[in-house]
Amino acid sequence: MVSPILPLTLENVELRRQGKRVLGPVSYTLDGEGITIVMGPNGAGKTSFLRCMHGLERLSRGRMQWQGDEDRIRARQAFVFQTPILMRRSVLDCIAYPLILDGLSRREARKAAEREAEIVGLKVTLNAPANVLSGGERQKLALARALIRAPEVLFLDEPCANLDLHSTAEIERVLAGARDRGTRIVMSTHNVGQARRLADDILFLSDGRLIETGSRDVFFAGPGTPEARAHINGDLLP
Ligand SMILES: Nc1ncnc2c1ncn2[C@@H]1O[C@H](COP(=O)(O)OP(=O)(O)OP(=O)(O)O)[C@@H](O)[C@H]1O
Repeated sequence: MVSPILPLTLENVELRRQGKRVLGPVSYTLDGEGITIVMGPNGAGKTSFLRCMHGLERLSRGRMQWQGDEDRIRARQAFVFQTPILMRRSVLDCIAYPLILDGLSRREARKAAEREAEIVGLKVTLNAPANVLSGGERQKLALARALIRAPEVLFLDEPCANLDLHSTAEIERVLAGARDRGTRIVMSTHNVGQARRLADDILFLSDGRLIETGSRDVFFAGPGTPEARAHINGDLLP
C-alpha cells in the first residue's frame, strides 16, 4: 500500500505579493477524510490559500509540510483551476495524458480515459479537439484529468463558477463519488448552497486569515463571526 502524503501542516504561513500581505498568517492541518469547503468574500485569499497548499506559491513566511518525498507529494495531489487550460489535442488524449506521463501505454491510458470520461458524464465525441468544448464540458474534462490518477488530495478553485445548474449538479455528483472513493477534497466556492450540499467541514477566510473552521453543521447552525454570518445570509457589508 502507498503511504499517505497527508497530513499537510501549515504553520504561520504568510504570502505577500508586491509588498502586500494577501494570505496569513495561517496555521492549519489538513487530514482525515471528506470535502472541505473554503469560503470567504472576494479577495479573502481563497485562491492563494489553495495554490499555497498545492505548492504553487513560494511562502513569504512560515512552514508547510506534506509527508513523504517530493515526487510522491507531486504525483498524489491534483488541482482543478477555475478556468482550465486545455491542450490542443483530443478530449480523450487530454484525459489520458497524466497516465501516459506515468508510463502507461497509449492504449491502456486511452481505455482508462474512456472510463473516466463516462464517470464525469462527458458525452461529447471523445475524438473532438478539447478546445471546442463548452464551459461545462471543459470543467468535466479537467475533473476527469485530475481524477484519473485517483489522487489522495484534490484541490479545486471555484470549479462551478460559470456553470449552469445541470453541469453544477453533475460536477457535485462526481466530487461526492471521488470523496466516497477516498479522495480528500479541498474546494473554494462562492455558492452557499453548494457549500451546504457538499461540505463535511468549512474554512472561512477573511482578509487573508482563517477566521472560522469547523464542521458544516456547526458552521451553518451559527457562524461565530459577523463576516461569516453576513456571507451566508447574503448581506452587503459596508
Ligand atoms: N499576482 C498578484 N499580485 C498582486 N496581488 C495579487 C495577485 N494575485 C492575487 N492578489 C491579491 O491577493 C488577494 C487575495 O486574492 P485571491 O485571489 O487569493 O482571493 P480570493 O478569495 O480567491 O478572491 P475571489 O473570490 O475574488 O476569487 C487579493 O487582494 C488580490 O488582489
